[in-house]
Parts: sequence; structure tokens; C-alpha cells
Amino acid sequence: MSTTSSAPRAAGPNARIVVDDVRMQFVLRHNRSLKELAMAMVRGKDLGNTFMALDGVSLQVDSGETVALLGHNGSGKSTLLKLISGVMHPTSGSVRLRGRIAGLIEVGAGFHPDLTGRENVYLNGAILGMDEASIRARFDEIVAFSEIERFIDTEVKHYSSGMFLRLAFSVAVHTDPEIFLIDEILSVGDEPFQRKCLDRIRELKDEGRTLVVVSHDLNMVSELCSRGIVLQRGNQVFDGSAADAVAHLRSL
Ligand SMILES: Nc1ncnc2c1ncn2[C@@H]1O[C@H](COP(=O)(O)OP(=O)(O)OP(=O)(O)O)[C@@H](O)[C@H]1O
Repeated sequence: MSTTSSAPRAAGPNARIVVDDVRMQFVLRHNRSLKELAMAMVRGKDLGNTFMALDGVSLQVDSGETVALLGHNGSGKSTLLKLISGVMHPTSGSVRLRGRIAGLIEVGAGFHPDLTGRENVYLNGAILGMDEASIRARFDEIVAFSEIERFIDTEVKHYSSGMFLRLAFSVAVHTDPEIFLIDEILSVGDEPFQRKCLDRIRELKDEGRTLVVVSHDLNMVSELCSRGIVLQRGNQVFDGSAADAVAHLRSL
């Protein structure tokens, strides 16, 4: 399917994610001098101006689909992913989900700097919906994947950004998600770890998990994803095969 309209499909039985006419408005605040603030108050002027980051986006992602969200800087990709993950709520419209969701969006967002790697695995696993017994059962696998065994009992504030990322990614991919959201994660780790992450993501894909990926690595997404959605200034301007979506983006 390829369309430039944002009309929603009727939510079918296989729908995992249904985004319905979502708008996201941000208030842009500026630093003003006291004098400017006083003048604005006297004149009853509102100093915040608003910005529509997503302007009526509707889409449905079915079970097992691998979808790339594409668009130039500032087009609204990360905002859409955050709305899907529930990190943020839309100004209007709705997002409905069916299935366990894990996101690599703000990597390590659930990590606490003063806790050790081990404690953070339990904390983050719980945030991502795992019970303690399942975290314990997968603990060794999570740590082995991250390759930071030696540092697992060190407070994460002493980790390098790469180590932090490794542990966060590792927890997320071991939470057995039905829906997996990935935002630019692959550009952060070193090359061997990137390859390992991609292999793990391919495994999740082959197991029939639903993936939504935001990336500027167009070769990677066209290889990984079957479908591509292009956003432009908060509007959905293309929905079709990943290869066609990449071509569309390049034509913008
Ligand atoms: N919390 C916020 N407050 C104000 N504006 C925001 C906020 N978050 C995002 N925006 C704005 O919304 C727009 C879309 O941002 P978003 O991060 O979704 O874009 P993106 O497509 O992911 O961009 P990039 O490719 O650069 O990562 C941008 O103009 C951004 O400045």
C-alpha cells in the first residue's frame, strides 16, 4: 500500500498498534528579560508560542510487521515513537496497543545512576514488565549479552556511555516484548555491538515480533523493515514498502 492520506484503516484483529488522529503540540518557551516579561504582563501578551510536532497522524501496525519511521530532522519521528511507548501522551487523538511493549527510546531512561548495574537490571526489568523470577532466570543471559560482567556490581554513574547503552539494550531485548520500539539506538554503540544488536533485532523479527524503528540509516532500515512510513513536518506523507519509503524520503 502506498498512500499520502492519513485516513486510518479499521483496526483489524491483528492490530498491535493503532494510532488514531494524533496531534502533539509543544509550547516553545523562550528566555526573556525581566523587562520583556513585565511588558508582556502589562499588555496581556502570551509569550509562549506553540508548535505542532504531529498534526493528525493515523496508522495501524499489525502483528509481525517491521515498520521504519522515516523523515528529516524534526519531522516528528521520535515524538511519535514516544507517544506509542506511552512516555508522552498526545494533545489529542489516541494510541492503542495490544501486547507487551519494550522500547529503546531514551536509552537507560529507567536506569538510576546511584544503583549498580545488577540493581538496575532488576529495576529496569520490572519497569519493562518482568517479574522478579523472570529477571533472575534471564539475569546471566542479560549480563552476558551486554559483555560488562566485570562491572555489573559497579554503580552505573561510573559506566561509559557505551557500557550504559549495552546494559540498557540487553535488558530491553530480554524482556520478551511483543512490540519493540527502537530509536536510533544502533548509531550509539561501537561497531561489534551494533552488529550484535542488529542480529538480535533480526531474531526478534524472525520470531514474529512487531518492530517500529526510527533511524537515519536508510540502508539498514530498508534491509530490516518491510514497511516504511515517511513523516514530514508532523504529517504522514507516505506509507508503503520500506524501499519505496526510502525513495520517497530522498525525493523530499
Ligand atoms: N519536549 C519538547 N518541547 C518542545 N518541542 C519539542 C519537544 N520534543 C520535540 N519537540 C519538537 O518537535 C519536533 C519534532 O521532534 P522529533 O524529535 O519528534 O523529531 P525527529 O523526526 O525525531 O527528528 P530527528 O531526526 O532530528 O531526531 C521538533 O521540531 C522538536 O524541536
